[in-house]
Amino acid sequence: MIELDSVSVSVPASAGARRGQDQPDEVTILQPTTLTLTERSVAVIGANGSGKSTLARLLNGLVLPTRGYVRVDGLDTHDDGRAVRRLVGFVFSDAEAQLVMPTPREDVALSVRRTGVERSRRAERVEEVLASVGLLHLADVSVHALSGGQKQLLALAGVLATEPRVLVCDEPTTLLDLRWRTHVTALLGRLEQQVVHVTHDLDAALLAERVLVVDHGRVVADGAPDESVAAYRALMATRVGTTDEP
Ligand SMILES: Nc1ncnc2c1ncn2[C@@H]1O[C@H](COP(=O)(O)OP(=O)(O)OP(=O)(O)O)[C@@H](O)[C@H]1O
Repeated sequence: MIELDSVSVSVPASAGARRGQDQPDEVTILQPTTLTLTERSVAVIGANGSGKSTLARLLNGLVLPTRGYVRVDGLDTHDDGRAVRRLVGFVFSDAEAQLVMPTPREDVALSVRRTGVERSRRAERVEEVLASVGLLHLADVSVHALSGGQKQLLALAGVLATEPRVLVCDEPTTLLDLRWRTHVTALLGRLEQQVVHVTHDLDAALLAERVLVVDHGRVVADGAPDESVAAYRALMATRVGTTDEP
């Protein structure tokens, strides 16, 4: 279970996008937010710069709250950061940034070594994880030879190998074509972990159990997918043709 208790995130104004002569010292990029996420699949949607990544990064302590608390299964991201990161895996949109070894087998093996799997079982575990994302047949090719979709699957495999209880995916399909987007989204839907999926893909959001809409650093809609997606479409319809920053 993920709990956000009166969480807000502020950054120094000098680092914020709205810096100006008479601006305050701090810019709040996530307004006070209280949420409890228990659903197996939660999607987060919203315009560019609305605060989705900030919200996602709070969930595994990549971003710490300026005020309030984030807890995952009772563990506080501030006080128990390492334990939270073991519970919460994070997948980025740029898979390449997550891949560090020359081949898929070695990359997943690196993650498996970080878990408590016995040495004698590790090779088998690597194959299990690669098979679970459909990459076993490419286990020993160069990572550079993989397609964008395959790289994203491998990044996902690397995170799954650490056996997280929660998976936070920040736009994991943004760089993928429709076929791979559909494939990766379907795979996320089959995982047994709780999945929080930040996405611009409204079809993918509609598959979640609960959808949050973030706008100007606030959760402005939160509920059933069709209602939240409709609220988001209505919100965006008022902005078409404008280029104002959130
Ligand atoms: N560390 C930071 N310092 C200053 N500003 C930041 C920082 N992190 C985020 N921001 C600003 O906060 C706002 C929200 O950013 P965030 O990355 O959470 O948005 P997003 O909804 O994920 O956007 P996108 O869909 O474009 O990825 C943006 O205006 C961004 O520039």
